[in-house]
Amino acid sequence: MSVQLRFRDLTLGYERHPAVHHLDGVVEEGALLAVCGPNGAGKSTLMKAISGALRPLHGSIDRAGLDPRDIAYLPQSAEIDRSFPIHVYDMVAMGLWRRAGLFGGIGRADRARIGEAIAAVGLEGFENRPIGTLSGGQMQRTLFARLLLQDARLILLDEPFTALDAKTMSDLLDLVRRWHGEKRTVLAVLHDFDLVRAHFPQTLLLARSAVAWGPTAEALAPENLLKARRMGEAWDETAQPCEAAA
Ligand SMILES: Nc1ncnc2c1ncn2[C@@H]1O[C@H](COP(=O)(O)OP(=O)(O)OP(=O)(O)O)[C@@H](O)[C@H]1O
Repeated sequence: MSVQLRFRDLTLGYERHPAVHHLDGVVEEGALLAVCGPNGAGKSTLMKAISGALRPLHGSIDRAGLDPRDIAYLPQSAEIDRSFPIHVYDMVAMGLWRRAGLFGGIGRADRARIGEAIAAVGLEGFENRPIGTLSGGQMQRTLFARLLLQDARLILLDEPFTALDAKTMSDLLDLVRRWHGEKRTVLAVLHDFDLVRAHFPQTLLLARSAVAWGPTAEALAPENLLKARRMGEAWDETAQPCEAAA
């Protein structure tokens, strides 16, 4: 397997205050990797940096030459503006924009693909609904349909299953498994360890620095979870920038 992502002494943060410290490691192409850790561990920060939305303070991320259009990023639901006046159909169609271009126009084949994506997430009949009127689960289905159309090689999901009922979670998990079967690289921030143990072969346990990274059963061993929790309790939000990032 070739390497899709390589982190070299990666330090990330905001105004020089690191949120992720000195991360080294690789994610292989086709990996299905869970990113776990306490609140404030730097998980979302890492996702943003991989997507290209946040520049490293120090160190680097090598994406193996991947075109930015081949990276799909689903932010935490709290970061998505549901008041934006757009319907489900257009929201899903946005998944094509990066390839077709904003003014490229949508042809018959594209319309068929949009319809297929909407059907794949079980949202037929919702095409003309403004996204502001959707339930949380319906909104997440809409965003997954958009991801389907993006057809990306690297898929970044930030807490994709939070506050979903069992049926919605199972349906969306099927899509993640489908992407994994298609040898796409999938990283997902998750808090549910049972879900991670059942469905994610690899885990990065993060508590600002890597506590463990490897096969899920080993990474989520009780001693590692305890270490991550202790590191989380010891955080000092007012600490000075670390030297490597200064
Ligand atoms: N835009 C920002 N400006 C300043 N600090 C930020 C910003 N975003 C995040 N942080 C800080 O960076 C640290 C890591 O935050 P991050 O959101 O990456 O954690 P997380 O592991 O995703 O947490 P959670 O599980 O609560 O979502 C936190 O201390 C947070 O307060």
